[in-house]
Amino acid sequence: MVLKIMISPYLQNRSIPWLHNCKCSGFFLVADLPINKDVFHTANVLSSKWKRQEELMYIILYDILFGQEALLAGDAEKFLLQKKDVLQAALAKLLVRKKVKLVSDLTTSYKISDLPKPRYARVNTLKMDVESALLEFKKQYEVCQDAMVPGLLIFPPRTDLHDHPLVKSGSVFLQGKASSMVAVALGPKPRWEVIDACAAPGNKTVHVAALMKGNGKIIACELNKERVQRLKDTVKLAGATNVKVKHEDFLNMSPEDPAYSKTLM
Ligand SMILES: C[S@@+](CC[C@H](N)C(=O)[O-])C[C@H]1O[C@@H](n2cnc3c(N)ncnc32)[C@H](O)[C@@H]1O
Repeated sequence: MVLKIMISPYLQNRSIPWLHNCKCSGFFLVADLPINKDVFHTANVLSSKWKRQEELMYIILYDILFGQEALLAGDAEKFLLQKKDVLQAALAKLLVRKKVKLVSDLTTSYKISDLPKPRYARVNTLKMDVESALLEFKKQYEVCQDAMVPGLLIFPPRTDLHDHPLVKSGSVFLQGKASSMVAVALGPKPRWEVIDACAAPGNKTVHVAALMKGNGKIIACELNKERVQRLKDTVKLAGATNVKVKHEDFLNMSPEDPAYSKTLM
């Protein structure tokens, strides 16, 4: 059984062993991206081959510099590990240049843009097609489609859609771009079996269900009792009939259980 991590299209076919067997340190913070860019710039270690896989390089660099190096098994990982000393030296130079002692201070020394961010909403294709949703919204709002996530609509900053009938009926979910990228990156197909390990409130669960066109099976696991109800409400609102909600600690689910033998997590 594999846990497939997909953070960008470059990572589409990368898998890591079942979570029980690994110390997953692969949380990549967007706030660290400028730091990683500067480290690469200073270290100057990327050939054009690796520059074409820039996003992957950022994630591996993050794991080398700040993580536990637990997932560093592939060619790209080996390549960067060989450059570890140069990369650490580049990070040290960056600390000096920015006049800070700690990496945490470095993060705050990079200014994050104060520009207002657009609002996103995802069309729930279990209930409505994207064209119809666009037509409806265009009566009232400036709206366009996101180029990366199919069915994700972009509205001007501060647009409030909470009371919109399409949102209340579950035809559209108010879901940010980062959250909406996860199911798309996974690319589930109808008839797949998928476990959502930490599912509530269920936005990604029902997005996966929509991409599977309501076919196949999704086990949505949630530890917290109150949030299980929230998850059930989301699943019901979305009309996702192929989702089975489980009130359970996913760490207690056995990867050896034949019930999960065909399951992606
Ligand atoms: C950040 S939320 C997940 C958001 C959700 N994936 C979505 O897109 O809507 C994390 C959830 O994981 C649940 N959780 C944490 N540890 C868990 C575990 N061991 N087993 C099952 N659920 C867990 C938490 O109760 C919380 O509801």
